[in-house]
Amino acid sequence: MKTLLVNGAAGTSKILVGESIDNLKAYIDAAHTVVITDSTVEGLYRGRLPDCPVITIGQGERIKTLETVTEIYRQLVALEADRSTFILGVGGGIVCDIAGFVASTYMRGTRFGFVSTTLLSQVDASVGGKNGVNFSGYKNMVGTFNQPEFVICDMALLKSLPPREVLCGFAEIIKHGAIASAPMVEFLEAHRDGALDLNSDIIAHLVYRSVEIKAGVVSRDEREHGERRKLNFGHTFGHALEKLTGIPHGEAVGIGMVLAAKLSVEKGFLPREDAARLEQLIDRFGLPVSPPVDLAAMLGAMKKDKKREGKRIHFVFLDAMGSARVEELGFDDLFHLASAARIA
Ligand SMILES: O=C(O)C(=O)C[C@@H](O)[C@H](O)[C@H](O)COP(=O)(O)O
Repeated sequence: MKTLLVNGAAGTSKILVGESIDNLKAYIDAAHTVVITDSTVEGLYRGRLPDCPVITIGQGERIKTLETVTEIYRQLVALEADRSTFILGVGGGIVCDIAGFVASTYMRGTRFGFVSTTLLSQVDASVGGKNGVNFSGYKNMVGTFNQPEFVICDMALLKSLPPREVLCGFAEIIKHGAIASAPMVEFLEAHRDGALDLNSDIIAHLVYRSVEIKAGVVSRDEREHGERRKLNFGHTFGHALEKLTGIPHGEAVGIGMVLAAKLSVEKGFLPREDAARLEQLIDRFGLPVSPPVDLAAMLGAMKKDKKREGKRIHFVFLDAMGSARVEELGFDDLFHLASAARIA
């Protein structure tokens, strides 16, 4: 097991890469803990969780709402949870985003931590302290920045994931390589088969490197005033695609990265061969690379992105494999750039 630290304004978060869910008792006091999880995870791991109350929510992006949060508050009140209660989110990105938001707001904040059970959540969603829910059909519109005390990333749990869910995790791993580490991209190219087979050494390396990259960025810019924006590579188009089509987050981000790389070429920032190489890598990891909707529809959805400032948006480009840059663009400029790049 290796520990990485995320330094946030309100405290330090320990990311425990390779820790086992069976060692949970070392990190919590079961007598003062309430677990928040979803029905699938509860079915798989209930017997390995501490003996404490469990609040079970449904699944999928559609339950990431204030209504779900309200229902959890109701159950916490019924359980007589108080400010000494520890909230333990056990699940993927949706459970962790909701549990973190509930813990940050219930009675103005309780302590919390996560057991992260999906690849996407281990390499990205559970790390970095972004908690929240969707609102009015838009992603992550309401939320907080607040770091969990710990995140257990037990890679043995990944074996029970559906294959499509695993692929979504690889989208965020590829993203970390694309924005911050050319050697990681080379590693993914060289070890694609072993990675897809969830070979334990290969997965351990990829989860560790992803968390290391993300922990560094978040520790330098927790509130996303600058460098953290780079973690949104592929997400401007990605969030629009999720909203328009309902495809899973990782698939939408995979397509979003292909489109953002094409725009980077059009801008003159990225050699065409690098954009083609990234597209090939995403394709080899079994992720879609073409948008199922047209450019006008994607731009329409982007205009309601929460990161929009008036008619402008921060857009993440690549300027080399392993290096990203952020530019502020007007929607008209984005439309012209995307039209010229013939992305859809
Ligand atoms: O942690 C971040 O910062 C990221 O942008 C990572 C993203 O991969 C992740 O999907 C994040 O939740 C998106 O955040 P948002 O602020 O764009 O909703």
